[in-house]
Formats: sequence, structure tokens, C-alpha cells
Amino acid sequence: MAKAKRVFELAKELSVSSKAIVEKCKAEGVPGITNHMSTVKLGLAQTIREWFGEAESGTAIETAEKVDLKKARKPARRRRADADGGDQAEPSDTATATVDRPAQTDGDVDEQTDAAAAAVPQPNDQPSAPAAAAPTQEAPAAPVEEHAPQQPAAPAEPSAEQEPPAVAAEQSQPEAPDAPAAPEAPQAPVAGDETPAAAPPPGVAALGRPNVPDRPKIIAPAGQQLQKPKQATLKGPNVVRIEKPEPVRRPRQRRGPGAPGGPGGPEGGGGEFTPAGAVEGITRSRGPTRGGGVKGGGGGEPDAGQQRGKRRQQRNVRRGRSADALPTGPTKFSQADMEELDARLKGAPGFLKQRRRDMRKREQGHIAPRLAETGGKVEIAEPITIKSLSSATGIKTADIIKYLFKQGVMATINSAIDTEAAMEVALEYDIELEVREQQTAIDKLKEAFDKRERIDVRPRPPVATVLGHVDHGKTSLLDRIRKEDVAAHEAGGITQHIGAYRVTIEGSEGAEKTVVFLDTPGHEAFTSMRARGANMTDLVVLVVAADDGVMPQTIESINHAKAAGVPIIVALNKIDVPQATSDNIQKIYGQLAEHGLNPVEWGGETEVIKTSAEKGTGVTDLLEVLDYQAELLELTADFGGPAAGRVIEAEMQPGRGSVARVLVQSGQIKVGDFIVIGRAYGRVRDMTDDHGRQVLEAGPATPLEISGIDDLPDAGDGFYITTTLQAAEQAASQFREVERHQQLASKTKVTLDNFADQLKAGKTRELRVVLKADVQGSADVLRESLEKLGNNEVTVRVIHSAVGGITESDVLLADASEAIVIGFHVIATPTVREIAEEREVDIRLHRVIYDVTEEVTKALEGMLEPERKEEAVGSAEVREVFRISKVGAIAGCVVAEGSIQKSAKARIIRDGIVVTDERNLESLRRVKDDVREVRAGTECGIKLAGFDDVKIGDTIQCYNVIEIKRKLV
Ligand SMILES: Nc1nc2c(ncn2[C@@H]2O[C@H](COP(=O)(O)OP(=O)(O)OP(=O)(O)O)[C@@H](O)[C@H]2O)c(=O)[nH]1
Repeated sequence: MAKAKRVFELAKELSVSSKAIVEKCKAEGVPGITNHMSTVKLGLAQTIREWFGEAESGTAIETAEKVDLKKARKPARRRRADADGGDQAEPSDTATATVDRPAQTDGDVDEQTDAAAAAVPQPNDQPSAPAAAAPTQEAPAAPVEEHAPQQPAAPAEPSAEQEPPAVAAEQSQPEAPDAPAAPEAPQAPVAGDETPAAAPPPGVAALGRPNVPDRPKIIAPAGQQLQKPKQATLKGPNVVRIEKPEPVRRPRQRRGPGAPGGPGGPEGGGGEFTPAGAVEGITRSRGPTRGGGVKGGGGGEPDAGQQRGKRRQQRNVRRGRSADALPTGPTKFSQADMEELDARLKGAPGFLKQRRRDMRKREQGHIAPRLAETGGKVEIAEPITIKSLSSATGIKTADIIKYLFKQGVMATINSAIDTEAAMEVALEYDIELEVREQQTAIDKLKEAFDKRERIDVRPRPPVATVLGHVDHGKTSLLDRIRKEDVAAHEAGGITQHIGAYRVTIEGSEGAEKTVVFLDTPGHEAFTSMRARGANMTDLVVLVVAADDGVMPQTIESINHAKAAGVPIIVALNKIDVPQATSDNIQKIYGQLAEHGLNPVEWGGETEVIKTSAEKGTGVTDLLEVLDYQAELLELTADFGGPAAGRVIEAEMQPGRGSVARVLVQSGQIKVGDFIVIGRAYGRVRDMTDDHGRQVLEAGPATPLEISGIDDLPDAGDGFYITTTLQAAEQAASQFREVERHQQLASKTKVTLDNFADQLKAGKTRELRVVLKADVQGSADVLRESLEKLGNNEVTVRVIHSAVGGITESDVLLADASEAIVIGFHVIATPTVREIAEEREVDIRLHRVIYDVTEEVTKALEGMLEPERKEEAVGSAEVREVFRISKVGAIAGCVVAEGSIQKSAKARIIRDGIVVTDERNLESLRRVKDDVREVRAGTECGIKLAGFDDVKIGDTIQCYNVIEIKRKLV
């Protein structure tokens, strides 16, 4: 690769003095050549060689005068004099080259010519053109500039004649029609150089100004000239250094193809492309191939493009941005552009900000299609919050909140709402909501457990719960069964915690009978667990003391067991006491039968086993009956695979941390297993059975106490063994998340006020009541009165009626059974009221029977589907239909009769046929105003929600729907 030379080296090569070269360069306006050590670039060196060489220059440089070598070799004084004399002519060479060079290097030949002659063939095509017709003077005029000064006076004609031969683009340039336009625009290169004398731009162009050649006669012949552009790019005067090629970028697309054309030519192409950061005075116009004028039809204001280009150029200069910093490609924006845009956006008023917000929301999926206006079907995942419902349906959150408020539900945007409420809201907008049940990791685990292949299915022992009135001997009986004195350890003799015991006895036929007992402090815990969906019990052992008979809590227990749908086996305890006479026993049988437990002895189906916890009488019989019942129930479990089960109780224990008492329901659990247990997870550290023994592995129907979990689960929570700790952790964290949402969700409980709504939602057809009265007589009368209410659509079911104040147990039963509590001449203690409030159980207290029945009747009437009656409001004729993009069809109407009301429903009648019905009015306008009502004889614009197929000649009927409450008959 040839290297740049020093002046003195070149001088030596040319056998001239360094000074001569320096002088010549100065005279030619070549910067940077100041002394003999100055570096001469390759192109310049070649030029200097030509200056000082013998040979004829084959490039544009030939238009400059040759250096008199003799003079050059003369003493400095003489040379200087010569140089002074030659100044007038020599600079013209430079000037020629100065402009010529960029045209070659930057493709500006095209730019300069294309405006004038878009169809002018490329130089390469010229040989094939009929060159004969080409005027020879012009053919050699490789440097456009040579002609530029000469031709402006008669720009068009010569070129018109000469174009057919397709002389080189350069040649026709001077004649180009755009030439005359250039003088006022310094950017125009061709003509710009002719007249700029009036306002010579500084810099390089100024240097070249006096050098504009006036001597076409020295122009080289055409044929040879065809080759010259190439040569010039390599060794022409140092044009490259003066006019750095600049990448000219396509303007931003938003300018569009229709940008006004500039002066480039008849087809436009304008200053739009003026390169930013161009050297002043040497700007270029782009031709039609790039100009917006071509695509967009051009013809815009001639200078508009240039002016924009200039402004951009100035802007860039102000920002200190070089042309190189501009981005490439048509779709990229420069940093400065982005900053500018940003600044504009920031300064813009709310519109743009709102747009940005909307865009963001749209990206996040918060803006849903306009379902709220059109109706339709939408899918939504649980848990549903007001926000997510709004996102999915497009219904405004405020509207949802308002609707719920009207239903008596206070909610905020982040409130979770139950599926029914969400569906109700959606239906208001004709939206069908398809709720995707949320499947958490724990749900998936459960599903996997439910669906897994059974490995070792065998009959399993039954799980029984002992219920009964206080002191009737529940613990003593269990104690007897287990042969362990649990009662002795109880504080105050009352069972303090839920325990589970697995008891195996030898039956009368020698076979082993195993039963798991859940020892609870009463039906509260039993019901509480049931309320949590944990119905672990297969059977209920109802303990009734033979000396006491059926007592209130006995009845409660019966009702709790019935509500749970669990078979009851009665243990008639304390059979050893003297009061346990035959008469008394028969009396108790009677009481039991009254409550639906007809003893087998009486021909019923309820097994009544006479037991004595004290003496151990009947205990084996009881166990055998339980075992027999389990057989009837065909209780089986898979004894293989990983374990699953439920929590009975959990507590913190010193030294062990969180401990859960669980009942294994299927599979095998081993020490070291990964476990998720409600909100807790961990690895089973140790396990103890109901006898306090450490076990390493256990199967179905085994009560266990396990440690190694990170938190306390709730009674009733399920547990599952997982393959990894991560799976357990994930399931637990999702459990917590769901729990959080459930806490936020407004639980809809049955009350007399909302029962109608629940009924409407198809949730229930019966009103369940827990009835408490001061005396049995009142309770019976009330029960009878209430159960008479209702018809074939709705019924009242008293699930529990008893004498006495409203207790926690009543509230729990009502909670678990979705019932209300009615108290007659009784009260609820503050504690009970608190619990009721907490569990959202409706308690109604009355002192007059009539009030009770009237209130329930009203509630039931509320439940009945109201009658729907239509009330005509008015009608309008469609005279015109305006279709507006993104809005739909607006019917231009004249109200024919009555009025059109925004709040009313509408239907469209076409040729006597109902085309659409029960449509809401999306908008009702009178001229430009939104109105609520338009009266007869008035014109209006109607947009129906979700319907755009309205046609001229249609009739829009408007009506209101009135709901009439029905009476119970
Ligand atoms: N004679 C006799 N006494 C019994 C029998 N069963 C229990 N008792 C006594 O009745 C009392 C109450 O017994 P518990 O076992 O504590 O009764 P409970 O139903 O568990 O009582 P709570 O835990 O308070 O609900 C104790 O004094 C027992 O000794 C029995 O079969 N015969």
C-alpha cells in the first residue's frame, strides 16, 4: 500500500524544490502544505506530479495550467514572482477539482444530474449511445463545473438537443433545467458555483471561486472523458480532504413519501435530503431517486425540502452532532430525534400523556376490547378482582364498584369478588363470563393424587367422631376403648384438644377390628372442620347418657351429623346406672326417633348400642358395629404411593417447632419425605403415633404427629408428599397467595336480605334456618309455621330447632350449613354475636311469631323470580346511517312517537321482523350533544350497543322493562 509522502520527498522525486511545491499548493489553496515536512496524501501527490510532471493530465486537472518547470527550479525569488502571476489561472484547477471530487466520491454525480435528467443513462451506458450526435465540446466536460458557469444563460435548449445521445450525465448537467433554480440556493452545486460570486460561501468553495474555468476549448475529447471519472477518484486534487463524504440519511418515515419536492427537478426531490452537517456552501440536492418528490408526487413548494434540510442541519450543528452520528436505515431514529420527541411529549398537554398511559395499559393487557359496549363472551381466571374483571370485560372499575355497592358489597379496585358477583356484573353488560378456575400447585397435586394409579387398594378402618351432650361420657367411652385414661389428664375433666386415636380390638369372631376415633370437644370442632371442607369422618358415635336422655347438645349433634350426611350410631352410655331402666331406655328411644334416629329395635335403621364406659360393657359390640358399618360403606384406601391426608390439629411445641397432627388418608408417609401441608411445607423430621411412639413410616387411617414444617397449618388442611422440596415450597406459597385472595374476597353469606340474589344466581332453592326458642312449644309452633311457607319454587328447612339461647354451636352450624339463625324470645351473648359477625351469619331475634313468619315470607317473596313487564317508550325511524370507523354505525333518526330514552332498551324492527332486541343505547345524540331523551318529531343519532347492522328504513323501538315482585300463594 502506497504511503503518503513528505513534500521534500516528492520534491526530490520531481526534482523540484520543496518550496516550489509548497508555493504551488498554497496557490492552489491546498491546506496543510506549509513546509517541506508537510505530509502529502496520495491523491495530492499525484496531482502535484501532474503539476510538475511532463505528461498531460487525463483528469480534470488538465484544466489547470501546467507549472513551468524551469521556473519551478529557479531560485525562490523568481518562482514566487511566477507564482504570483499564475495565481489567476491556477486556482481554477483546484476549484474544478474541489467540486468535482465529491461528486465522484460521494455519488453526487447522480445527485447533481438526476434532478435534471432522471432518465439519463449512467456513464457506462454512454458508449453504446449514439455519440455522434453528441456535441464534442460537451462530451469531455467531465467536470460539471466547467459547464456550469457557461450554461446557465441557456440552460434547457442545448441539453434538450443533446440528451438523446445520452451523453454523460456530467455533460448534460449544465443544461439541466434545474440549473436556473440553483442560484438562489447555495446548496445547488451545479449552478451554485456560477453565481455565488454575489455571496461566496466561506471555506473551500470560496477558494475555488476564481478558478472556475472559462475555457471549454481545453476540454478533453468525449471518448476519453468517459474514462475519466474513475481516474479522478483516485488521483484528483485533494477533494476528499476538503469535502468529506457524508452519509445522507433518509428522513424519518413520518415525513412520508409525499414530502414536498425541492428544487432538484421537475419531479421533486428536494432539500429534504440535504445532509446534516454539510460544509457550508457545498451542499447538494438529491435527485428524484431519493427525493420525496418522486414517490409522493413531488411538486411541493420548491424550497420547502431544502429549508427543512437546512433547519435540520442547523439543529444538528447546534447539538454538536455530526452527520456520522445519524442513524442508518429508514426506520431508526437518532438519539437526538428521540430526545426531541421526548421533550415534545413531556411538554405536551394531557392528550399525549394519556395516550402513553393507554399504550402502556394496552401492553399490559389492561385495556380489553370494548366488550362492555358490544357484549360477548370473555374468559377470566380466578381469583377475580374488580381490576381483573374490568380488564377482561372493559367495564369501568367505577361501574363495577357502583354495581356491587348497590348490591350491598363495599369493594375497592383490588378487592377480590366471588364468581357469582362477577358474573352478575358481566351480565349487566351482556357479557358472558367464562370463569377459569384457578388451579394452584396444591390443586394440581390434589388432582395428581386423585388421578394417580392405585397401587395397593385395600379396605381401611373407619374414622369415627364421638359427639354428644356434656358429661354423657364421650371421653370415658373412648378411654375405655383405648384402655387409656385420657380423661385423667384433662384439665377440669373436659377434653381440651382434638385428638385422634387408632383402636384395634379383637372382635367376637376373633378378627381384629380397627377404628380411628377423632376425639373432639364437641360438635363445634366437628362442624368447624366441615365448614372448611374437611369431612374426615365416616361415622358419628352419638353418646347419650341413659340417665339423662336426649339433651340440647345431643340434638345439636344430631343436626350437625345430619348436615354432614354422616351415618350415626348411638352409644347409650351409662347403662350401668340405676336410672337406666327399660322405661327410660324406651323413652330415650322415643326421643331419638323424634329426631330422626329410629332405633333398630323399633324397626328403624339406627343402631343403638348399650354401653358402660365405667364397666366396659358393650364397647366391643360398638366397635363391631362400627366395623360393620364401615364395610357397608365400603371404605377403601390405596396403601401404596406417596401419602396424602388431612390436618386434625397443629401447634407449636418447644424444641420441635411447628407440629401438625394429621390423619393419613392414602399412601405411605416416611420420615424424610417432602411435604406440603396447607400453607406450610418442609421435610418430615420425625413422626409419632397416637401412642407417642416414633414411627418411620405410616399408611392410611393412621393418626400421626409430624414435625419439620415451617408454619402452622389449619385444621382441615390437606397434606401431600411431593417429590422435591421446591415443589412443596411452590405449592405452599401458592396456598398462601390464594388464602390472601380469599381473605380479600367478599364472602357472600346467606342472609334474609341477600337470599333472593343467591336464589337468582341459582345457588339455592331453600332457606335453611337454625331456630332457637325459649320454650319447646314456641320452637315447635315456629318450626311448623316456617316450614309451611314457600311453594314449589322455594322452601324453608329448619335444620335445627332447640330450646335455649343462641350458642356458638348454633352459629357454627348455620355457618357450615349456609343457614340463618332465628331466635324467639332468646338472645345471643356478645361473644356469640361476635362470632356470628366474624362468620357473617345472619341472626334474627323476634318476640312475636307473626313477625318471624312475615319476615321469612318477605325474604321468600324476594326470592321469587319477578314478573317482567314491558313498557313502550317510543320509536324512531332510521333515515340515514353513518358508519364511523372505530365507533360503528350511527343511525340518523327522526323520533316518530313517544321519545327515545338513553336508559331504555331498544329493538330494531325491519319489515315487521325483530332484527335485534334488548339492546342498550350506547349513545344518544341530539346534534352534537349527548342527551338522555329525544322527543317525538326531533332528529337524533342513535348508536346501539353491540349492533351495527342498522339500515335506512329500520324502526328503532324503545321500551322499559319493569319487574313486578310476585307474592307467595
Ligand atoms: N357410671 C358411669 N359413669 C360414667 C360412664 N361414663 C362416664 N361416666 C362418668 O361421667 C362423667 C363425665 O364423663 P366424661 O367422659 O368426661 O364425659 P364427656 O362427655 O367426655 O364430657 P366433656 O368432655 O365435658 O364433654 C365422669 O365422671 C365419668 O366418670 C359410665 O358408663 N357409667
